[in-house]
Amino acid sequence: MCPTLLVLTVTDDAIAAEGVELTYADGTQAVRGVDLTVPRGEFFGFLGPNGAGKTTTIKTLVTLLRPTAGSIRVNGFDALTESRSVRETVGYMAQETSVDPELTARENLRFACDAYGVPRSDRADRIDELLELVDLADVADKKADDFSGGMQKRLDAATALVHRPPLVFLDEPTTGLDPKARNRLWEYFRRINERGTTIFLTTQYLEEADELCDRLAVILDGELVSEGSPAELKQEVGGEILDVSVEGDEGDRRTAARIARDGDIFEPSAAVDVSEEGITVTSERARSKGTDLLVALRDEGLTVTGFNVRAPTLDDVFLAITGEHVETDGADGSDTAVDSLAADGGERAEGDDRFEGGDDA
Ligand SMILES: Nc1ncnc2c1ncn2[C@@H]1O[C@H](COP(=O)(O)OP(=O)(O)OP(=O)(O)O)[C@@H](O)[C@H]1O
Repeated sequence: MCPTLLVLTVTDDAIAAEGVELTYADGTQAVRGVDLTVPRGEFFGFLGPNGAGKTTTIKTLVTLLRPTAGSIRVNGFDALTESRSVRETVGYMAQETSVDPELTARENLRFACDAYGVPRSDRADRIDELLELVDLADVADKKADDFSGGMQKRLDAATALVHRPPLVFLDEPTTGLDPKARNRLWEYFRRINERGTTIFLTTQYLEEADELCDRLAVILDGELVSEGSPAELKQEVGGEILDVSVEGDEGDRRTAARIARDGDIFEPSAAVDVSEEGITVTSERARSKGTDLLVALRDEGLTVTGFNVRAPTLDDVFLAITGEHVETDGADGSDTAVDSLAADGGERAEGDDRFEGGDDA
């Protein structure tokens, strides 16, 4: 067992945060009164639209930013007064890759071992084990510059784990990767979670959250608005989803939505949204009243080209909570999105991301 684990109190949650607020110097209130508890060993997902406050929250939890208000305990340590201990017991895979393209995979891991103070006698074995774990043993001595985006991400994830942290933060770790590369990372994340590591994940891909996470929280404008297991959140949507495709233009789709809303077909709490193909109705009566809707649309002269009743997905949950679908930029399957992550890193290097806090820092 890792020495740091020995000093942790077994009853402590991995994360216990209360009333966390963070206001940036320009007055932006990025995080507003967030309470979070993540038990040890959980695979926890943190979701929200762009700019909702996910990265800012993570940065306060890993002590990169000092909260304006609130209390945070991570692995049993106070993030304000014991920030060094927090940093020693967490791994952080940021949105911007930390991989140095000029170094080989092994050298990148050696560098991370230096940074995290991994004892010299443990390094060679630890590096071999991690290279094996992320399937990079064959290319250990090749420059990271030659790696695909997926390989760089796997290496980046490995560098966050050289000190065997009991808790790891993954900030959009699979953005821009093709489905195959994403699936390999999922396998890897599952493996480290099964070994007992608590995982705090943010992602743009709701199927990723659904697939991996035990529990989710949704943040909107800096506030937590929903929390539960993927199944619980789907239940909260209330009923099933009826997707109806309608021939014609947006005007026709709007007419269809009006009929679904006003036609006395569904319960008043049913939600009707205009989709790209037609309309989507979320209703307890989606199955039993679907055909009534088809008749009403036909009577209005509309042509229905498709009709499907299904269980809600996390995308429906997200739409119900935030009023928008998740934007998945860089999700075109190309590995080039790693470049855009690097560009993102440049934009962020304006001062707030430096280690600022901690009396023991
Ligand atoms: N350094 C900064 N200075 C001022 N405002 C900032 C800074 N960094 C982020 N913000 C603002 O804080 C809010 C929350 O941003 P944050 O990056 O935490 O959101 P996010 O949910 O992680 O979004 P994304 O998914 O786009 O990364 C946004 O309004 C953002 O514009």
